[in-house]
Amino acid sequence: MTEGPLLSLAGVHTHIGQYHILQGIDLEVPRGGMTVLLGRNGAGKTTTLKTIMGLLAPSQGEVRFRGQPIGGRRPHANARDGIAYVPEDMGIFAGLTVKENMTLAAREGAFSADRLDWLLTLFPALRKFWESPAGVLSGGQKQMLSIARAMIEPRDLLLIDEPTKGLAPAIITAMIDAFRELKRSETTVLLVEQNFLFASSLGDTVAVVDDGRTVHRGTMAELTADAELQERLLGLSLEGHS
Ligand SMILES: Nc1ncnc2c1ncn2[C@@H]1O[C@H](COP(=O)(O)OP(=O)(O)OP(=O)(O)O)[C@@H](O)[C@H]1O
Repeated sequence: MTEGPLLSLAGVHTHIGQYHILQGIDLEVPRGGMTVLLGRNGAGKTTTLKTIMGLLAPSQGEVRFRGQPIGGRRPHANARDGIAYVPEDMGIFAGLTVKENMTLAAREGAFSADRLDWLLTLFPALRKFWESPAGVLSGGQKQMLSIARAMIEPRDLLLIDEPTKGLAPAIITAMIDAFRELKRSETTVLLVEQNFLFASSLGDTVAVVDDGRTVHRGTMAELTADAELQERLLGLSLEGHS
């Protein structure tokens, strides 16, 4: 097994058309843990995930997965290599059942019964609505379906964009429980998150992005324990966190 972080970005710049969006992203995602990417709206978090997944090509810098350069590699090649992406809009099919959504997510259209059972225990609402159209699910349940879809086969790295967006506090608490269980499986996760309770409950390491640049990297424990650092970084990155 290769030493070092599972994923690393060094000096990554990304342009979208003529716009220079990422201007120096440095990031390390250790194996088996959760890394949280924090930053205010428009800071460049989603663009960072898209650059890792290959939906955008970096114009400068290096993206490495298991130590190998993958910058600019096509999304399907990254997916085949064990990277899964859960976009903010979730990408589920409202007119298809939960079961059909899950089946479509498996590369060969088939998946192990044990794994499915584990996922349905992690996200019990999916078992309840298994034969129902995904369109009837609540916002939180749709999020859970999109995460379960990304995990239908074992993946080495999950990129998840703001799973708590628009969710009520009680649902966020249920989501924290599900993610704690997911952590026990030692799946490596890079999570974009604005909800500090969610981020600090789950994150092992953290990176803060502002204006397309990494402005802080460290452990979540250090950030949670240091009020001054929180004030400085979260004042910058998170408005009105509690
Ligand atoms: N297709 C595009 N064309 C031009 N600019 C874009 C495009 N997509 C994103 N941007 C700009 O890039 C910047 C970073 O956007 P990005 O979505 O990565 O931010 P974010 O940190 O994920 O924000 P949020 O928390 O609001 O989702 C923003 O200023 C955004 O307006």
